[in-house]
Amino acid sequence: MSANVVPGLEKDFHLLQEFVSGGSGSSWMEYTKVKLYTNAFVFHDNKILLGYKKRGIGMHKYNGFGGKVEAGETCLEAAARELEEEAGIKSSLKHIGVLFFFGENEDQCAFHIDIYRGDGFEGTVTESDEMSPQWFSVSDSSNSETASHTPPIPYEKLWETDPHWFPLLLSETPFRGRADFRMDKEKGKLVPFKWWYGVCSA
Ligand SMILES: CNc1ncnc2c1ncn2[C@@H]1O[C@H](COP(=O)(O)OP(=O)(O)OP(=O)(O)O)[C@@H](O)[C@H]1O
Repeated sequence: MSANVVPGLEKDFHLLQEFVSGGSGSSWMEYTKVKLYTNAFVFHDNKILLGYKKRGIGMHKYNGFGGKVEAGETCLEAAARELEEEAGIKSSLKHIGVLFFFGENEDQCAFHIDIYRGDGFEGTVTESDEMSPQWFSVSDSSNSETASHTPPIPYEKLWETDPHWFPLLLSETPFRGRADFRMDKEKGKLVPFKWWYGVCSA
């Protein structure tokens, strides 16, 4: 267990065992409010469904399907709704992790993202205004028949810190983590500054 509680992950922090941490930042950035979001990853036949984000936050990156939790719904209900709105499918979703994300912004708003995993699905995978869905192989590409027809996970096109926790999502290991991003004025985009991920030991 890490001695320093990561702000945003106070709940059950004592049950977390550090998995990976890094970045150049010496302290976590300050936030004044937290918005609830969801992110759902569906698996089928040794493949994971990701969506190419066509607009809004994370545009031009691949991600799971999700969005804001609306008033009156639970996080699980929001995750199921967003999956159906953005990919046209239903899946039995299981909570697998929490990602606390802060990207430098004027109103100092942080995101608490509940991450879900669904194994199998119902319906027909359908492109939406927001997301273009695509299957990627989760098998070792050298020894799988499926992999030869399905591209590998495009790690270079995810949020830069997602590759840290993807192994936990793939191995069904419950986790919680935080990633802070800072605006790099020269690059004109948010870049990772400090991150910490832990696995749930109980
Ligand atoms: C390191 N940082 C991050 N890593 C991985 N995923 C991240 C993320 N930061 C945000 N996300 C996800 O990006 C989606 C944005 O959702 P977003 O399109 O803004 O929401 P919503 O569909 O409600 O918006 P509309 O108002 O309908 O456009 C949502 O799944 C959210 O969980």
